[in-house]
Amino acid sequence: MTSHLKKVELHCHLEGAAPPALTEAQAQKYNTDISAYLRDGTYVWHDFASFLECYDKVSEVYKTDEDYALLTETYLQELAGIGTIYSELIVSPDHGDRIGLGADAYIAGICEGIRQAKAKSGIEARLIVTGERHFGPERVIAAAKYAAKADNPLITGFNLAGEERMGRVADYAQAFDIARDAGLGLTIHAGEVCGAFSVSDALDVVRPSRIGHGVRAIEDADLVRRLADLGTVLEVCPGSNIALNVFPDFASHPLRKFKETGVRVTISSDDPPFFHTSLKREYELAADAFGFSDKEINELTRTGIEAAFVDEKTRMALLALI
Ligand SMILES: Nc1ncnc2[nH]cnc12
Ligand SMILES: [Zn+2]
Repeated sequence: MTSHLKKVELHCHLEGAAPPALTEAQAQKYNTDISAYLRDGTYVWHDFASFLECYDKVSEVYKTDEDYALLTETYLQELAGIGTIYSELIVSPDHGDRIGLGADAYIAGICEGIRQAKAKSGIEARLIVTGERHFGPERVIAAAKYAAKADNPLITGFNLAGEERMGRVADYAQAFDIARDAGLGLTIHAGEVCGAFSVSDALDVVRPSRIGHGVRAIEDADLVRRLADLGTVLEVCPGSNIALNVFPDFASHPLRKFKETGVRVTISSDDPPFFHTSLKREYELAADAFGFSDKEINELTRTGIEAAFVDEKTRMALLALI
């Protein structure tokens, strides 16, 4: 039982959080056939590449700033309902561009959803702009430039998501240089689909304060020590890792091992309905599958706030709630 615990989420892709029923309603509204990607209330994919394709396709039924406001508010209110006090949403201006909405209206809709949710429940949220690796380095640089110039107090971080097997981190270094120079917090998907080398590359090239997943660092003991020494925070998404078969089961998942070896870890849901999970379930798993006590779970949550891409006043206010 973790319903009494306050919760924080640092790693959730906004379109990846779209409830199937809402996506279905959107598809009907725009008379779009997405039955190849969403059937009987379930997103249809069978491996990482087909998951990314499904994600990109179903995102296309969110077409206006109002659609994005609704999606954002719906997800944040779901989080608030389970005691979540802070959420970082990974958003991709490329998705706004791909549907012809444009990045500005895409972000404006999302920010409206954040405002509505905050007014109703008090939940605090920030945005991490992401480049999508499978759209290529030029698009990722464009996303970084967009984030750097946005001058939007809700955009506080930059990320690299998408097909980890495409290129090496060095190909995307310029994008991270742009984001770093703009003062954005840096995190990067690494060590999810690819092995420990991907996490080493990320540390060498990006020097991020956090890594999305990073779990395959467990394959290299020296790298685990390096993560612990650097204090790099891993945004661990156990349900996602099992759904994508990064590990065969929770018993072989390294979350507890990381914590015990001094690596700073947090828990998140990644793309909850795609992976048949939710932040509520991730917290339940922390207790039931990983055997963490309430005190240990609160440490994960506290680490999340310490690593959040927020101003210090907000961080202190959030810490006071734990
Ligand atoms: N788990 C994941 N890994 C990489 N890119 C993603 N985009 C959405 N979910 C993702
Ligand atoms: Zn992710």
